[in-house]
Amino acid sequence: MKQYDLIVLGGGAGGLTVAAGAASMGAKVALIEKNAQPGGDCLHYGCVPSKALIHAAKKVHQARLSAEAFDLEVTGEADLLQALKRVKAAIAHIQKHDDADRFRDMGVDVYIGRGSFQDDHHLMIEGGETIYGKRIVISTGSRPVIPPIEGLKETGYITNETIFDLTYKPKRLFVIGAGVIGLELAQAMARFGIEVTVAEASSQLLGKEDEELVPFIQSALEKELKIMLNTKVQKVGKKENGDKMILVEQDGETKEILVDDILVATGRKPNTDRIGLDHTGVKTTDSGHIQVKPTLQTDRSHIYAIGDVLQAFPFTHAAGMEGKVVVSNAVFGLRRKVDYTHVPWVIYTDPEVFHLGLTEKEAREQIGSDIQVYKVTLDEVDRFIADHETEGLVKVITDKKGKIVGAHAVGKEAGDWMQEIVFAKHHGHKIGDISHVIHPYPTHGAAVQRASDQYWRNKLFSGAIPKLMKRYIRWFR
Ligand SMILES: Cc1cc2nc3c(=O)[nH]c(=O)nc-3n(C[C@H](O)[C@H](O)[C@H](O)COP(=O)(O)OP(=O)(O)OC[C@H]3O[C@@H](n4cnc5c(N)ncnc54)[C@H](O)[C@@H]3O)c2cc1C
Ligand SMILES: NC(=O)c1ccc[n+]([C@@H]2O[C@H](COP(=O)([O-])OP(=O)(O)OC[C@H]3O[C@@H](n4cnc5c(N)ncnc54)[C@H](O)[C@@H]3O)[C@@H](O)[C@H]2O)c1
Repeated sequence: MKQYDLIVLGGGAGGLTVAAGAASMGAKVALIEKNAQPGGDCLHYGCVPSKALIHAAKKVHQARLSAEAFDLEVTGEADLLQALKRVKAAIAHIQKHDDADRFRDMGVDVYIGRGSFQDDHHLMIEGGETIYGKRIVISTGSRPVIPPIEGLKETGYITNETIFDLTYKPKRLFVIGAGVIGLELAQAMARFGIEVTVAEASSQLLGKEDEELVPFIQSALEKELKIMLNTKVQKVGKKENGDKMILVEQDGETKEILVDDILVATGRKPNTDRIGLDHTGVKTTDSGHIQVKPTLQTDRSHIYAIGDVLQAFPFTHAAGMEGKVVVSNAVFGLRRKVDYTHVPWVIYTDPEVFHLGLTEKEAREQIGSDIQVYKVTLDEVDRFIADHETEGLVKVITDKKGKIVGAHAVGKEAGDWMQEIVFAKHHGHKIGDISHVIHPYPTHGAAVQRASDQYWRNKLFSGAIPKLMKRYIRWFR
């Protein structure tokens, strides 16, 4: 039986970081991946295809908007299938980085097949072979939750795992769930001329975002698609002509909606139910997520877990960060702790939504009323005015000394120009420090600088400082 210093179960965003890192440090590593190629959700059904589709959709949308603005004519229907070909090309390109052979070249033994625990040191790979690991990392990711809606299974639906394989363009699409996946994909599909309706069970959109940002994104999306909040999908069925019928209840009223396809985007479920965890003593929560200590060790201290199997931050960059912590701990025996304080995320709708740290509400609950909030609307920033894209807001929340505790934005490409504040927060800079950094004129990032200028304006023009300055200037003359 083959013996390893480290076995990685699941070759996605998290698992590949661990396998590459551990092998480069000289550990004997095995990687078990159930799919024909590593890469995981992010590469095959998540970040990469969704962003490629979103980009193609944005081009189509901009072509129409530009035509309207400059008296040009755009005719014809945008070809969704052509865009899906571009999606596949992007996946194939990036696949080279995650290729099984590339990892073999790094010295990793790659096993293709579903893996499951036989006991807390042994994993069996589908087909028979069993291998031993001194330490093991679980990085099996997550899959879509399918809600128990009457008739849904029989009628048929798509998810993020099948939408990029569509072979026809639906005329009407019904999306269940207005979370990150639902909204990103709904807007992209709408931009190909598909009539999109999104149904959300809760009464508010994007509940994790700062409340003040939500109206901006909601009104932008509602120009392109229909959003039904507070809506319960009661039943799904099929009409004789092939139409899919959805019976929804909104504010006590029931109505029937006819569409060509249904996209289910109602959350994720960790892949921890079919990996033989019951043979290990590793504990999970009621939702199936693995419980870990800050060192990312499970109850069995030689078994670690990272990525979407945890209930922490289900993002590729978080899985990568956790993977690096595990390399330090599982390969070198360190006790590094995972720290999520500076982990941002971006929702790639148009405009984008950027999130870092505490929202204003959370800051008031956790720190108290002694916080400062600096806000800039994008119609105050020259570059956004020049672009005619002034919809949006930047909001920075600090403690009373100016230490950044949260930063949020909605605006064109906010995910890129807000990154500066992640650096500042990560390195303990105060908001005022950003004001001293020279920003080329006129960049979108000036929005962040304007927020930090407010800090100095407040400081200089309130309290005793203005009086002292007047006295000094009189004396100096
Ligand atoms: C539509 C969509 C868009 C997204 N967009 C973004 C984005 O823009 N930015 C972002 O940061 N995040 C995004 N995410 C989230 C991101 O994809 C995940 O957080 C990330 O992939 C988690 O990494 P992971 O390593 O935990 O799991 P994965 O990357 O999913 O990898 C898990 C791997 O384990 C394998 N596996 C499972 N069970 C077994 C088994 N028993 N044996 C062997 N192998 C197994 C799977 O085949 C898979 O390859 C998106 C997700 C979706 C669905
Ligand atoms: N840009 C990114 O980084 C990105 C993009 C996509 C996904 N992701 C990751 O994937 C995770 C999962 O995304 P998601 O959109 O599936 O989940 P989510 O939790 O963000 O949203 C699911 C939504 O569906 C609603 N819902 C649940 N059941 C419903 C029902 N029966 N009827 C109507 N609405 C219902 C929920 O109230 C919620 O608003 C995200 O949390 C994120 O971490 C990240």
